[in-house]
Amino acid sequence: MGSKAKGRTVMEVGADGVAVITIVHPPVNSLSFDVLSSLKENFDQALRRDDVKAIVITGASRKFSGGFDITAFGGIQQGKDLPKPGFISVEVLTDTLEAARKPSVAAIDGLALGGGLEIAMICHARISTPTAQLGLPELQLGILPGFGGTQRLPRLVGLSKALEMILTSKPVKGEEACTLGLVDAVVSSDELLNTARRWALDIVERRRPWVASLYKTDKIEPLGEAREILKFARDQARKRAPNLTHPLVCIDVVEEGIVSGPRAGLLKESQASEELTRSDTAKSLMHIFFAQRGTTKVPGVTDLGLAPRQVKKVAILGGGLMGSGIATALILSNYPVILKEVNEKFLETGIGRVKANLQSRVKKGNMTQEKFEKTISLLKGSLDYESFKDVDMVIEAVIENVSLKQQIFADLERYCPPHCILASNTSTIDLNLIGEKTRSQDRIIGAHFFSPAHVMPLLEIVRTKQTSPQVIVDLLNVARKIRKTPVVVGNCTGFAVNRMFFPYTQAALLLVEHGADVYQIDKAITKFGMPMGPFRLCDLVGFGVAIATGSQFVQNFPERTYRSMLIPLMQEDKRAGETTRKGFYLYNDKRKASPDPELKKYIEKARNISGVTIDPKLVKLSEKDIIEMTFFPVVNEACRVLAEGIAVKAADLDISAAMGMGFPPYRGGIIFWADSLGSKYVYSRLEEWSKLYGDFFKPCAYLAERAAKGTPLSSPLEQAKSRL
Ligand SMILES: C[C@H](O)CC(=O)SCCNC(=O)CCNC(=O)[C@H](O)C(C)(C)COP(=O)(O)OP(=O)(O)OC[C@H]1O[C@@H](n2cnc3c(N)ncnc32)[C@H](O)[C@@H]1OP(=O)(O)O
Repeated sequence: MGSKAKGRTVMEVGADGVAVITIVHPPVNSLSFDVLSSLKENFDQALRRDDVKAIVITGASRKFSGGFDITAFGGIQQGKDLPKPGFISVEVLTDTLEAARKPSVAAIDGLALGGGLEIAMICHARISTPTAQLGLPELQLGILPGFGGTQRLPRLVGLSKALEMILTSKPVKGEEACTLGLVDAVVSSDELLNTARRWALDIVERRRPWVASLYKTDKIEPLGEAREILKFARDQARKRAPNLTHPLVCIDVVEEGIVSGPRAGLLKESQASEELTRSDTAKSLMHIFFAQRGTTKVPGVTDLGLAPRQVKKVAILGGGLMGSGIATALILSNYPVILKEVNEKFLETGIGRVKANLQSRVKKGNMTQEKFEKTISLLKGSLDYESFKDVDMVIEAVIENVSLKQQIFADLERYCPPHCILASNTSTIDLNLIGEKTRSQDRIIGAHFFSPAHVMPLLEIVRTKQTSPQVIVDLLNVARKIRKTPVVVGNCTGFAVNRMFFPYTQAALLLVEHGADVYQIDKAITKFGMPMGPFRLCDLVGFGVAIATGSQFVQNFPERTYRSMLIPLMQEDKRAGETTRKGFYLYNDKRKASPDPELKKYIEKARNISGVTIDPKLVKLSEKDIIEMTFFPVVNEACRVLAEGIAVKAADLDISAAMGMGFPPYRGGIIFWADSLGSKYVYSRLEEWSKLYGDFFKPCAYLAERAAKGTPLSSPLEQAKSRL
């Protein structure tokens, strides 16, 4: 291997005549072009050598392979590094490895994902450990399995299961893989290599079958049944992701193999793979993949060599919706938790909520009763601070009241050990204010969960100027253990996510007061890919919360607030969202929303108070305009967040938008999406609207400067500053 090579394979030939080829490319043994060419070289060598009877392929460090090297897609997308279509999949993998005159067996531990599993399926048998994970998650990246997976998986496990595995991107574990026919035997890690070696020799001696997966037919359903399965899969794919075409392309490729034979399928797969790799969807989803992994790299924090301290016990203050959700998330990851409330009744309700959260898993079949008992036993209730003596972390989740929080933090300083992390789940309040009455500023940190906290994947970690890097590293580690994606942000009103959310609702209110239709806005935004439109969302969170958080922004950013009385007017009339069965929509017993003609009355009243007149242009807005007028103010605010250094990098905001706001990941996140349209375009439209509709739309300096220079919004801040 040259010093610059990205990974390799190594081959060792044993006295038994088995050549063991090991993929070596830490950390996940991904298949770079270097690994693939080294694999071909080793394989050719093994075929040439007279002392080699059979071949075993495995991965170093107990991981088979995490799939094709995703970093290599960048080069492919730019037209570089492009092997000719079908070269790897047909010439190398099918015509050299699978068609070889010596049998090969895959020895799978840890991961066999994407291209990794595809190489395993090319082998003539597969042995795995029980904990190995086998899957084809390519669709998550906007592409399809491109090394023959669309053809071989259906032939090994049947069409129905193969489509399920590919379309959901969910891997299966060793035991299930064995039941399905994807692997031939399951053994422990220690026995893996020896079993695979023996199996390979058994194939040579015809004691075991020599199977080329590509030509297996016994698992494939008859054509009529297959067509039904394909139709069902298409319907499901359209329903699940109406904006995405790559799942449908993938189904077409699978169908080609069923209808015209596996070689025709392989060729169609190669063509489709090349096209999809260059699609905007693939670029966006691959950006999200790396952005998600990049959130834990925080300059000046995670590069100091600090090891996270062990958090053995956590206390939570407040058993409301947030507190109970956080407690659920923690006990689900085996953290012992103390839940503190102010009286017996509240405590009982809080514990009841945690139980209900777990029970819903039991009902859905995702948790056994035994696991339920074990998990809930980790939760203890408390009415005082006595049991806080040995906690390593406290998360305060009481109502958003500054003086109450100040009192709590002063108490915590007295009762908790001096190393204890003091976290607040506040969604808007300045942390400096919360810790004002303590001398523990270095261990005060924001742990902003999103509701429902045991379900939503994002954790916004808020640091003040005094928060110590050690405490941030500790909380990042807790986030990893409870399987949340953390984003570390600076301290300000609303932090990153709520600051970006704020103009989203405001823009929608402005449009409606100027004549746009509530339901048309929600429809356009949902079609764009948000889980729901801004008005349906207001109904869901409730007008009380919407007004309370809104007022924080009105106070802090008055120059760019659009003041609308629409929500307060409706609330006065006891329309406060879904809980009152009336908000922007009417709700029936099954919580199904329908439009309400009465809404007009409130809109007119609000319009009169604001003193605005209907603008005919806004009455007939196109979907594109609705989307841009709603999201460009969000982009503008995201730019401010970046310029102020609240977010470390643009990609963190892409993740915050995708995981905290529901911004469609296949658009790459808020800044990535804006950059795909161009900073000049975003700026010019905001500038135009600010002249017509006021400062709410006024582009910020960061955006103006990027537009003037024609640079992307995502380029690092230093570059922006140097241009100031
Ligand atoms: C032709 C083929 O059909 C096309 C393909 O094979 S496309 C690739 C298909 N494979 C995948 O989608 C798997 C992607 N990877 C994953 O899901 C997860 O990384 C994993 C389950 C393998 C490991 O998860 P985990 O242990 O939590 O580690 P994770 O932090 O995600 O990854 C560790 C590092 O490996 C990198 N990595 C993981 N998979 C990679 C891959 N396939 N290519 C390149 N880098 C990869 C990550 O970026 C990360 O890098 P960093 O440390 O610099 O941030």
